[in-house]
Amino acid sequence: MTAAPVISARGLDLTFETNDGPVHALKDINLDIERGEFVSFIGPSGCGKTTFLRCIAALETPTGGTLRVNGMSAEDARKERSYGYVFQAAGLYPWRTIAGNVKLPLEIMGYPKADQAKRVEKVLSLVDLEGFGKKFPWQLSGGMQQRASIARALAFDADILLMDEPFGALDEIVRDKLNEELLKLWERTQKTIGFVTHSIPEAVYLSTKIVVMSPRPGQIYEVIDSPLPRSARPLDIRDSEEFLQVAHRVREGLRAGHAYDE
Ligand SMILES: Nc1ncnc2c1ncn2[C@@H]1O[C@H](COP(=O)(O)OP(=O)(O)OP(=O)(O)O)[C@@H](O)[C@H]1O
Repeated sequence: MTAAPVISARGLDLTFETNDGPVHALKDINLDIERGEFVSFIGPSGCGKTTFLRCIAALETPTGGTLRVNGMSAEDARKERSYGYVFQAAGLYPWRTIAGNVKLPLEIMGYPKADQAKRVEKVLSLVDLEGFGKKFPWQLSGGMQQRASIARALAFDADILLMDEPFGALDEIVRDKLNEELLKLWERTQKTIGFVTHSIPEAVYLSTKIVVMSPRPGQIYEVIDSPLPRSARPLDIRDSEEFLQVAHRVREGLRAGHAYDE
């Protein structure tokens, strides 16, 4: 028996009503994400990547189709705290310490105090920030701040991690390091990850599945299953023939998807 997908979208549609008229952001999205997959969404600006992630998180309400998250509606999945969400900007409160920021969702959810401290310690160590709990965000580099925001999303042990261009604002060397660390963290925690990016190498390096989207209205152009090994992906795998072939396929998909609306 095969397990039900963690995320399942069928004929998903979303039209925003704006003062300038309707904006058709998502059109007929059909996608299954299985447990433990690392799925990247890539596509030109405005193709609906963030909107789709926000639908999964029940931060937007689709205007058509169905969406199941952990076997329930996105709204119920949110109530069950099925996912952690990492935004492009780390969004840490400057007046709270790193531990205080990571602890915030646990405080809101009413975890017992002793449990809060234990969880904070565990997730800070998962993102290699042990010893930094007492620091304030401004005392950390951009990359470290983003790691703290990942720790915050992991604090309550949701099995889905939604990440919206978490490393987009970082320089390439820091980004490489965080990509490597994220893969290790994914392996250790077995989370299901949905990851939005503009970077082809990042999508190919990280993912088991790459969803190539096309704009106006946002739809899935192609879903590419990565032939790269699931574990043991050193950064230099990016020089391998296999990697370059997948990257080429993604680039071609982006190009062809773009041609859709010309
Ligand atoms: N709340 C909203 N109200 C009206 N239109 C919106 C809203 N949110 C998004 N849109 C529109 O929906 C479309 C998809 O936006 P979305 O942010 O999902 O794209 P994206 O692929 O994530 O873009 P980017 O790569 O630039 O972040 C865009 O045309 C955007 O302007």
